[in-house]
Amino acid sequence: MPSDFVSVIKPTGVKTGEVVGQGEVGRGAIPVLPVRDTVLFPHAVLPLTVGRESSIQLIQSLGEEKTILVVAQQDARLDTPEGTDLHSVGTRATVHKVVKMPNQSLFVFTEGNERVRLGEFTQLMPFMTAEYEILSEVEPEKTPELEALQRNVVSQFQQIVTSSPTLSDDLQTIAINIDEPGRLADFIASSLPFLTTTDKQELLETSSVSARLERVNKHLAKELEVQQLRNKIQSEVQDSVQQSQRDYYLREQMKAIQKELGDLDDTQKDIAELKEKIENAGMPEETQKDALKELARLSRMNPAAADYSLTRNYVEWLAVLPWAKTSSGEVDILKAKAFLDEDHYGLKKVKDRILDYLSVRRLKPDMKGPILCFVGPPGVGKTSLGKSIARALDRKFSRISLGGMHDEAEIRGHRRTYIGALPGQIIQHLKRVEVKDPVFMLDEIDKLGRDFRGDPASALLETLDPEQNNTFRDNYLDQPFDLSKVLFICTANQLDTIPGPLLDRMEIIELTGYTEEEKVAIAQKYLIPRQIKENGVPDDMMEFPQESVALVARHYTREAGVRKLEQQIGTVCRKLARKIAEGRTEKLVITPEIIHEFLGGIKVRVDTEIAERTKRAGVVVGLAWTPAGGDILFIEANKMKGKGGFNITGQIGDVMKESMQAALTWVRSNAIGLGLDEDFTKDLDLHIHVPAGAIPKDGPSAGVTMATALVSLLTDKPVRPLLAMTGEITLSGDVLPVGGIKEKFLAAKRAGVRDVILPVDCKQQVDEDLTPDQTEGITIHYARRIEDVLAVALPKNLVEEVQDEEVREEVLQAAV
Ligand SMILES: Nc1ncnc2c1ncn2[C@@H]1O[C@H](COP(=O)(O)OP(=O)(O)OP(=O)(O)O)[C@@H](O)[C@H]1O
Repeated sequence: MPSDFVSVIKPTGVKTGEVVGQGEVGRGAIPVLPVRDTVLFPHAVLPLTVGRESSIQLIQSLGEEKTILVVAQQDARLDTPEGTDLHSVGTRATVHKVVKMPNQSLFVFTEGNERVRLGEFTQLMPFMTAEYEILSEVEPEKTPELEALQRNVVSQFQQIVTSSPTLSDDLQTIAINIDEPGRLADFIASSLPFLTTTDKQELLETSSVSARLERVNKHLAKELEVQQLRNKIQSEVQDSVQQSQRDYYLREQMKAIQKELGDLDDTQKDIAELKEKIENAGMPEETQKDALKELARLSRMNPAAADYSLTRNYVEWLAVLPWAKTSSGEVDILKAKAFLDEDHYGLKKVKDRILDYLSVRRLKPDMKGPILCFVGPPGVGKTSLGKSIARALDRKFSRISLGGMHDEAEIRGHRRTYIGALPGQIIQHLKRVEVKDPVFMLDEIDKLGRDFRGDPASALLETLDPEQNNTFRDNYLDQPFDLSKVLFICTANQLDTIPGPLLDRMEIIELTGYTEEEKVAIAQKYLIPRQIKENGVPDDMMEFPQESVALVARHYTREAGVRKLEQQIGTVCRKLARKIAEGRTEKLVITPEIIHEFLGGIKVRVDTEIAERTKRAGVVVGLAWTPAGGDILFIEANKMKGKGGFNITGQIGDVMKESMQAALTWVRSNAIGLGLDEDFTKDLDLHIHVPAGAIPKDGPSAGVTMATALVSLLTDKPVRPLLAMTGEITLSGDVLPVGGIKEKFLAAKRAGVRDVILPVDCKQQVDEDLTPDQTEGITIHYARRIEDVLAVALPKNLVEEVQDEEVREEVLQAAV
């Protein structure tokens, strides 16, 4: 019998509240039946299973007098309890019926009569007998408080019974009909399944009726609270389970209905479309298998789930990439040549090299050849050449700017596990052009960054390397993509900063700047017609004569390319557009005066600046190479009283500093030959400065310029006007060749220089790289030694000095 077996109320026959007698001592000793885990209350009927040998003997020994004491054990685990192991309060009970069970145990119905306190034990074996004292029960006076308490107990009990699935509703009726508070407390205590044996024993031992009822009331209140909480939790859980079940069933039903009607919902349509795209994309077998697997996973997902759109995006990327779609037919060299000539003026060598490259591709379409890289200053047509190549090959063109790119993921994408992950630029551009064989122009490859986010150059290497790029793996796609059909063309302003391994895989095609004549021709043929069209000016409303274009190129721009020139022409067109909009009807010839009016006063007048600044002894014009083409560089020397100090300023690199030292040493060691005191530095401090101090400068090529500046300063003779030079010097005064001759020469020409001194060993470069057009108007002096340089740079006599002065004046006057 379970320990919390519910005892049932005696049906009839016992007068409730019957008092056996206050403090009455039981007549003689009677058997004591120890019970585990249960407590018998007065007036309750408790069926007990009796299995212990001593207890069976006890029951069997009962004669007519079927009265026993039922007492709970303190420790339910004891098999043979002694007197001291029992609680001191129990219940005198009558045994009504005994049933023998097949396993030799007995099923005994007992009915509680009164509370008793155990007295002395008179026998211990084979079972215990003891004397006892009946604990009489005095019904208390029915005060309103007690009445209220009693009603509250009944009402709480009713609530518990109603909400409990295991308690019979009859219990409510019985409780309502019990008048005596003590009996009510006992009845409820014996009926409640959740009271522990300890709780029940405490109630049995509580002889005060009101205190007992009070305790029962507390137990009921606690249980009610627990029950309410449990119900709340239960209903919450049920609600959420029901909601999701409901959604699921509704969705399933909807699917079934749509299926019956032959109708697909949007999600299913979308999935069907994606499936079709995947199957028709022509992707490699393995990739297709993976894509379909992802799609199947997608179709099982709830469209409202957070990762539905992530998975869908991924599948869509796979489905829409041009795995097999190409645009081109064959490479047509004649057509390519025609297009290149049509789009670009000059650039003969460059066009030839491009056509050679394309010819090889035509003869060997699967060529794993080098990648083209155009190197040159801004605005010389690198990008537009790339576009022409794409046009000539009938391929799509896309430009990817690499300048300042630091993150490897920009090339190769982020892994799908990142939030907001996307494929890298290469895959994104492929999606945009929709074919697998476009021309990709990777702009500014010399300006790739590199930091903690990885090295984009190495990712680019994998992208460009023809040996590896047929299985290019973007981090996001995580599938190999064949890039071998893409024609990559890179552009850069300089070679020095391109990572070596990348440089190795490239065929470098250098574009230098344009001369004024070339700029004028480009403007006439391309830039002016384009700007007229872009600004809506009618063709017959403007005439832009050559001299005016030359004026703009010379005095309103200072660049190797033609970008700024195009902007200035654009400004002229816009001003004219305004005039036309305001009512002008006749054609406008762009004269120098109109240019003044439209573009403002002359912006750049380098020849005047040279003439002005070289008036002073000690100032010489050098020529420098920069990523933006060549440029001129003023080198200034000055002297003051001192003690042989030598100062160098102007953000100068170590190599340049060393060549200044070499220049000074040569001057000192040749002091007498130069007409100077042998120890001229004794009372002097010298200072060499290279202005535009904010721009870092380095390299040995200013050696001759610095030596000349020092000699000019110390002999107090200004150098010839409109002269520029470049060359390295040795300590013994030899002039060594330097690089970038073409850019430097063109810079000198742009600046309006008339005489250029170059190392004699650069003559071959000049002959090869510069056309007669480009050298026209400039006298080139080749120098083997620094003495040759000085002979050209400094006037030899008074007559020459006067001539120089006249030239200078003429240039300065022109500016006015
Ligand atoms: N030889 C040329 N013939 C015709 N147009 C030219 C020529 N060279 C440059 N241009 C024009 O000059 C403009 C600038 O050229 P482009 O944008 O190709 O320069 P870039 O060398 O790519 O410069 P960046 O290095 O700054 O990207 C373009 O409009 C281009 O058409």
